[in-house]
This record gives sequence, structure tokens and C-alpha cells, in this order.
Amino acid sequence: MDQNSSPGAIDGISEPCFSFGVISDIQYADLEDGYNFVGTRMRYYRYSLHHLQGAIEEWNEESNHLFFVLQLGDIIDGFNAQYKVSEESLQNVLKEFEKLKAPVHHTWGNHEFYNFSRDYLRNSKLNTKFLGDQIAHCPETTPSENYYTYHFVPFPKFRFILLDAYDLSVLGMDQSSPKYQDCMKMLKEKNPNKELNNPQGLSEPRFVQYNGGFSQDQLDWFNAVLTFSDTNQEKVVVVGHVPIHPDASDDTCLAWNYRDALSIIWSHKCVVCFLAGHSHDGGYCIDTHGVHHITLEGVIETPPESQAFGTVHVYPDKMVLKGRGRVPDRIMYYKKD
Ligand SMILES: Nc1ccn([C@@H]2O[C@H](COP(=O)(O)OP(=O)(O)OC[C@H](O)CO)[C@@H](O)[C@H]2O)c(=O)n1
Repeated sequence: MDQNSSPGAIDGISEPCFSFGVISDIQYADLEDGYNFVGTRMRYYRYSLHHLQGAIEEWNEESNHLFFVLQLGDIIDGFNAQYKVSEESLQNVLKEFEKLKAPVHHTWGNHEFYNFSRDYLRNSKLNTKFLGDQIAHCPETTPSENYYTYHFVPFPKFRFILLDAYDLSVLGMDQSSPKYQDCMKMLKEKNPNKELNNPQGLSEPRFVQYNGGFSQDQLDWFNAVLTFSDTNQEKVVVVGHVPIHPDASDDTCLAWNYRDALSIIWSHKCVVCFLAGHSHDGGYCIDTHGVHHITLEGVIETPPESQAFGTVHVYPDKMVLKGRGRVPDRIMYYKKD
């Protein structure tokens, strides 16, 4: 899309109902550039902060319709923990987010758990559950404190649901807890490799330690919120760090039980889009039920001369992603009833 054209210029509608920003996998660390584990992609640890600054400047210059920004997880890199600078690096990134004129909703990814415990995150600025909405007289839609989820309504009839893709995980958990032990048992059954981050030779390569999944309790909660949204004739955007559709992700980056999440989504008519990060090359598909799956290109693997963020303009019949740099533009029409 031409940078100067208004989003409404696509079909003559002048104004979106609202717009929001998206950015993922900033993975800031005060380190020299270096390759990813498999040596295929350069990671720009220090420059990622400049990319964030650029995104915030552009979002702040955009129209008044920018209601919020979704930070899709992995805000700082796991290397910070090794150098014992996790808190300092997090402060550096959050200081940039404070310049944003709109509120930011934070998602938690694997790198959050390399740096911090779940208890730490719960009490940190990365917990934006206070921005969530309550549905009166519908207690089953109130999220549990056992996982990091909430939902909010930025505009009438549009609901956003943040999911916790590390609710089933071996990361960030008390290792003496039954939940950790069950997750470790399952992971080891699915992944016989000595190094549990290694997907080599697996028939289901998503069963690595850097991925996670959704507990039945969280899925029941998700189902309850979607049931309410169906009844209330809402359009729902679901947000999580880890992708849930194989056609929108590298197969080593999918949620362990992505099929459970998909089958719940497909049993409701309200979901129009699933937004994720984690798979740094990005991805997109529209699934068999007309749900758009966007995996956002990661900031960390974005060279200085490019960018990786976007603004989504929301209309009554579609969402229009205006991508910057590595993030492509997309027009996503809602499925017909
Ligand atoms: N084959 C591998 C891959 C990774 N590791 C180690 O696992 C940790 C997490 O890996 P990392 O690449 O940093 O995770 P990201 O969330 O940044 O990226 C996910 C996908 O790779 C992106 O496409 C880290 O400690 C690696 O060293 C491994 O041991 N074996």
C-alpha cells in the first residue's frame, strides 16, 4: 500500500471503525548481531530497539483511530538472562513503549520465560490484564489466575482475546509442580532427543521445549468467551505468541495442541482472525472455516534498513493490515454468516 494513501482509499470508505498496531519478537539485548541457533538467520539484538522506536514514532503520527498496540511476545531475548541483565533490558524496552500515545497489550512468549518466572511476570508491567473487560453475569468468562489470558472490547461488537500459549509448558514453571511434571513427561514422550529444543527426527516437530500449549481449563474458558461472542454477534480476534495453523507457520513453531485451539475456534462463527508471532519468517493463511491466520515477521531478524510492524485498520466487513518493511499488506474479508 502506498505509505501516504489513507487505508479507506482501498474501497472508498473514508474511515475505519478503529485501528491497532502489531509488533512481535523484538527480542532486544545489548549484544552484537549473531546468527540463530541453526545458523540460517541473522539476529539484530541491539538494533531491535531502534526498530521499536521507529514503529512507535510512526504509530504516534497515525490518525486518532489507533486505539491500542498488540505486542505479540518475546519482548527481550533469553541472552539477557545469561548476562543477568533481564530487568535492565526490559526497562529499556518498556521506556520506549511509554512514549506510545495508545495503550499496549503484552503477550508472553518463550523468551519472557527464559528471563522471568511466571510469578515475576504476573507482578510486572508485562501483565496488562487490567486492560481486560468483564462480562457481567457470565462468571465462566472470567479468566483464572493460573494462566495469562483476558479479553477486551475496544469498539462495540469487536472482541480481542489474548491466549496463553505457555500454559502447558516446561518454561517458567515451578519444577516441583504436578503441572510441570506432566508437561515434561508429555514432551519427553513426544521428543526423545537429548536436547529438548531439538526437533530433528520428530514426526511432530512442534514438540520442542521452546513451544507450549493450552490447558483444558484455558480451552474451556476460551470456549465460554466465544459462546458469549457468538450470542452477542461479535467479531473476535484471537491473539497468542505461538501460531496454531500449520499453513501460517514453520512446523517447528506450532503450539503443541494447536488442533484443540483450532477445533474450538471452528465450533464458533465469531472468530475472524488469529494473530501470532514466534515463527520469525512470518506467515499467513485463510483456513477452511474462513479464519485468517497471521504470523507476524519478527523484529529480531529484521535488518536495520527494513522494518517489521503493522497497523490493522478495522472496518465493518474486513480488516486491512498495512505492513511496514518485512510485513506485507493484507486485506482480510470476514467470512459470510
Ligand atoms: N534446533 C534448536 C533450536 C533452538 N535451540 C535453543 O532453543 C532456545 C530457543 O531458541 P530460539 O531460536 O532462541 O527461539 P525463538 O523463540 O527466538 O525462535 C523460535 C524459532 O526458532 C524461530 O523461527 C535457544 O536457547 C536455542 O539455542 C536449540 O537448542 N536447538
